[in-house]
Amino acid sequence: MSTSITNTQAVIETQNLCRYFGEGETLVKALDNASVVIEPGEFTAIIGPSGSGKSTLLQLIGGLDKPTSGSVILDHKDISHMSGTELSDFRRDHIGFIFQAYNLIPVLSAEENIEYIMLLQGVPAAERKQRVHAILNAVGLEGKGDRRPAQLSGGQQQRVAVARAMVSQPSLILADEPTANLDSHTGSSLLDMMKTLNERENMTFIFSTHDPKIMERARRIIRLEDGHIVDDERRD
Ligand SMILES: Nc1ncnc2c1ncn2[C@@H]1O[C@H](COP(=O)(O)OP(=O)(O)OP(=O)(O)O)[C@@H](O)[C@H]1O
Repeated sequence: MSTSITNTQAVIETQNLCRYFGEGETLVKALDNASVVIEPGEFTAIIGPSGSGKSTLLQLIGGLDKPTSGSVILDHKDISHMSGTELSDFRRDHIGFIFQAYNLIPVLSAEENIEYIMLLQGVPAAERKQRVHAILNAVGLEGKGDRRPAQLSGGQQQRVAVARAMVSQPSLILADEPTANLDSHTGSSLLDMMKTLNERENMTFIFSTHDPKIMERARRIIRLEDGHIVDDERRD
């Protein structure tokens, strides 16, 4: 099935996106007809009550789940109809994920965790080294690259996760409640760092969040209720 692309600038375009779970009396419409266009360089927060569909939307945008109907177009490609290695390679090259459970590989050092995706992408060793060094400085972890995750604090591990998501320069960073496990000060400094990188590199960020600190910094707020987009506000 071919899907018409209506916005050539978009990093992400969802068209009438639906994700239903269960059936009959147990049917849950986690997401119902959600259409949204995200343009390059946006810093967007998806907000809404618990169970409103935020994580479901993020999972679909990231190609981690399949829609019941509708489509997700990432960098002009319809990923809702991709599968297997085509999808995993496309996802790896276009999206950085930051989730609240940092998903770092425990036996690898911070540097090796950050380097890993570039290794899969076939980036030459010298360039990998240079990029890892630069991103460790950017996230304030210079000198700590040889530590394993267990030897770092929660905030430092989250910085490694941010560095790992950004080092391969994806068009889109998806962050699901990235500050949920952090104290207020650490959360704020991490967000300031992401905002600086967003402004400097024009990287696109989409957050799912309840955190007022993220809402304060977002330039666009999309509100979900019962699987519907009920508000979409731009602030600049
Ligand atoms: N695998 C699943 N099976 C059945 N129902 C599910 C599944 N995943 C999510 N749901 C339901 O879909 C709805 C949306 O869930 P989702 O996790 O997207 O909400 P959320 O807005 O991210 O919530 P929270 O803020 O609590 O994380 C909820 O009613 C949830 O119970």
